[in-house]
Amino acid sequence: MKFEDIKTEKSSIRNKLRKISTINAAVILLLCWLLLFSTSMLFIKSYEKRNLELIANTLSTSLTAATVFEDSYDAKKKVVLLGSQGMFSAAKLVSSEQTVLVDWQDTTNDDSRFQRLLRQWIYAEPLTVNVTHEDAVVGTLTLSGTVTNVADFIEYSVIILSCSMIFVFIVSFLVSELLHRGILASFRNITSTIHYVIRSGDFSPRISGSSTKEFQVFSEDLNSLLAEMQTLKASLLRDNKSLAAKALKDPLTGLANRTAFISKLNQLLDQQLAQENFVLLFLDGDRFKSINDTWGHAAGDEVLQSIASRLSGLVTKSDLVARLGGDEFAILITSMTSEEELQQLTTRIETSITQKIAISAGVNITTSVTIGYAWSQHGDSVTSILERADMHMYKNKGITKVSG
Ligand SMILES: Nc1nc2c(ncn2[C@@H]2O[C@H](COP(=O)(O)OP(=O)(O)OP(=O)(O)O)[C@@H](O)[C@H]2O)c(=O)[nH]1
Repeated sequence: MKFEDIKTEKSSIRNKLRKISTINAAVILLLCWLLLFSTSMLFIKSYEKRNLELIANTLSTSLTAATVFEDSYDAKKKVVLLGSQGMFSAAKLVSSEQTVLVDWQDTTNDDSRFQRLLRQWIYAEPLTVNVTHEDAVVGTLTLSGTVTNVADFIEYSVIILSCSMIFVFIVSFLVSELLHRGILASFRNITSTIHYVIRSGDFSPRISGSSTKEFQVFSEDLNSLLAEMQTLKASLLRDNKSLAAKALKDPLTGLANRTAFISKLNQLLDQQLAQENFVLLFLDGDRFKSINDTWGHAAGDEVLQSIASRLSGLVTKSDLVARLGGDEFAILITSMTSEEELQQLTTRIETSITQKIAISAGVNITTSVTIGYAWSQHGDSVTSILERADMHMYKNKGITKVSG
């Protein structure tokens, strides 16, 4: 799978970090919101209940005289005075004779569903206190709490609390984005280096240090891996080069081998150098077997090495001398222009090879080669030109070779 495909299919580390910090902040803020809200509600409940008790006790004291004298008018005045200030939503004063002196209900406020639920939760049921005179109960006062002010307070609190939480959420999101930058930069530093290495095959780049411990350790590990890969690649390249060179060289003489020779010949033919005429010389040792038989195989090897070095010395750098195998050599000459020049070269070769060869056994060996050659022709193939040179060589050796 390509990196680009992964990029489109999977979410980025930036998005993952963003998601984690967003969920984290949202959960924490929601819990904070719930905690603050429920604590405030419990506090409000206890405060409102105590407040109603206080109002009831104060009112019952001020209603004592009116209750004793069953002065309904005065009692109602006092009740309405406080009730209309929103201290309670309903009040009922009953004397000990069971006479209802006051039965007041606040009709100005129409409770919403929320307010009804709130009142039910805070007060559960109306509060009843005794009206006493000289330690005797002269009546009972029943008050129902009001939640109008509390409901407004709760609504405002919820709005302010929610806005504060949203503000904190935004700030925490921005701060986490800022903090993630360092991590993302370290991560990008690593991935961009790795992608460069993968694309270029160049193991020389190194990942720079990171302030994050784990990234630093990871970078150091990757750097040592890259260094190892670099060394390995360099040694592989060296080995490949030397193997390739070996594969094209004759191990005994150091000349090009048959493979290298055929490849060069192919190259010349492909380049249409055939039109410019090059020459292929084919050389075969004369009675080489007898050298081996007389002086031994090692001596034969030395003779072959000596022939190789003499041939190399007789041609230019642009020519190619190869050992095709056994005592067979070939030369590709691209700098030759005339038959006369060629005859001079073959004479120089024959003269050079027939010079005595001093071998390490302390004897001088004399040998010779038979040369055949072929000029390149238009439309030549490797086989056709080799065959002509081969036939020519056999002809010069005095052997008639049946072609095919
Ligand atoms: N010392 C040595 N001898 C080799 C090597 N490769 C082949 N030979 C020998 O070279 C000889 C080549 O013999 P031929 O080309 O068949 O015959 P020749 O004796 O040269 O006779 P003509 O070619 O007919 O003149 C054989 O005896 C091979 O064993 C080698 O690497 N080292």
